[in-house]
This record gives sequence, structure tokens and C-alpha cells, in this order.
Amino acid sequence: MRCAAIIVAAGSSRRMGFDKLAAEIRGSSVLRRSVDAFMATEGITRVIVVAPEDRFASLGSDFPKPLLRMDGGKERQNSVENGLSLVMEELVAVHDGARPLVKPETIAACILAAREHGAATLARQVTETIKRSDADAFSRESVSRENLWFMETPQIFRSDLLREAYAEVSKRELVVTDEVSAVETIGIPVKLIASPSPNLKITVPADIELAEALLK
Ligand SMILES: Nc1ccn([C@@H]2O[C@H](COP(=O)(O)OP(=O)(O)OP(=O)(O)O)[C@@H](O)[C@H]2O)c(=O)n1
Ligand SMILES: C[C@](O)(CO)[C@H](O)COP(=O)(O)O
Repeated sequence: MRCAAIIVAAGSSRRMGFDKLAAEIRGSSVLRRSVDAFMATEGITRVIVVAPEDRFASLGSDFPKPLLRMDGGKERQNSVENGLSLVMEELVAVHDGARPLVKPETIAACILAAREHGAATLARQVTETIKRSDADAFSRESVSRENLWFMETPQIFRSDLLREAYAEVSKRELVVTDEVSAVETIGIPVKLIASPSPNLKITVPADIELAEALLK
């Protein structure tokens, strides 16, 4: 099964305060690192970057596989839907452009799981004590961490399933923050693959320093 990658990169970096996808981490931009990881992954046929023209142009053109651009949408889920309109492959991997540390061998493991189960995502098991607070940030109750996971990307699906899921999301006018939430609406279980190495989402300035340190 061939797999296309959609790399969503049309956000506005509000929490960072400047274009985080252009930030350099050890000589390469955050977005270029994300694109390079998919270009180097066996099984990925084409990479679709959802981004404005200038951000796309900054990536350059020296890539070993086809690289396409699509306009972004208002919310992340709209950007993913836009990218999906270009997908012809049987599988599609959706990845945040803001996760530059993902490794080709990890993406490949996730593709294998998606081939087997129809839907798979990288994720990280919760390892700390979890509390629910009141509106004034006073701890009110404990939440069991058993079977709790943080969702990461890539999130990889049979393309027909993801299309059906987003059609359902649109029909019900739902807001979803990832594709796993979208496919939940059509009752599809998603295989969770524990990330073997840090795959942080660059969100605030300290994340750039952390990513640099992790690449030492
Ligand atoms: N309308 C949007 C919103 C987000 N994204 C992308 O989705 C990924 C995850 O989003 P996030 O890390 O929240 O990025 P931003 O939306 O840019 O950040 P912020 O919420 O701080 O503005 C990023 O690669 C971002 O570029 C997108 O393609 N289109
Ligand atoms: C898709 C995601 O990275 C999974 O953790 C996350 O939901 C996207 O983050 P956002 O800040 O809500 O766009």
C-alpha cells in the first residue's frame, strides 16, 4: 500500500510569538526537518505540505520525492481536509510540521501498523500523576493514568477511512484537534504505537532549546 504524507504547516505560531516553522534547529528549519524525515522514509511516495506560498518556497527544491503544496484552512482540521483532497494513495500519514524530531524508522513502524490495522498513530503513555482542577487551579480530584496516552503525529490511516471520518466531522460540525478524534466519530479503533524517542511539538520558545539539546 502506497502512503502519502500530509504535513500541516499553515498555523500562525501564536504561542511562539514568531514563525516557529522557520526557526532553525542545528542548521535546518523546523519545517524542513519534518519534510526531510518523510522524504527519507521507505513507503512514502509523495509529500504534501499545507502552507502559505512563502513558507513553502523557503523549503527549497532539492528533494528526492515529489513535493506538493496546498493552501491551509482556518483550523488545523481544515488544513488536513485541504491536504486530503490531493491524496491518491491508499494510505495517508498526517504529521504536524511542528514535530521536527520524528525519525524515518519510527514513521516506517507506524506505516506498518496502519497497513495491518487500517489506523495507527504515534503516542506517548502518561507517566505522571494526573489531577483535575477547579477553575482557580486548585487540585480537586485524581484521574487514573491507566491506559491514558498523549497523542502525537504521524497519524496514519487508510485514506478512505480518513475521508469518511472528516465527512462525518463536517456533517456534525465537530471541532477535533487530531485525526484520531475524527476517526473515533465513525467507530474506528486506532492502534497506538509508543514513540521510542522524543517527538515533541514545538509550541513555545523553550521547545526550540530543548529540541537543540535533544539533537546533540
Ligand atoms: N489552521 C492551522 C493550524 C495549525 N496548523 C498546523 O498544525 C500543526 C499543529 O498546530 P500548533 O502546534 O498548534 O501550531 P500553531 O497553530 O501554529 O500554533 P498556535 O496554536 O500557538 O498558534 C502545526 O504544524 C501548524 O502549522 C495548520 O496547518 N493549520
Ligand atoms: C495533533 C496533535 O499534535 C496531537 O497531539 C495536537 O492535537 C495538535 O495541537 P494543537 O495545538 O491543538 O493544534
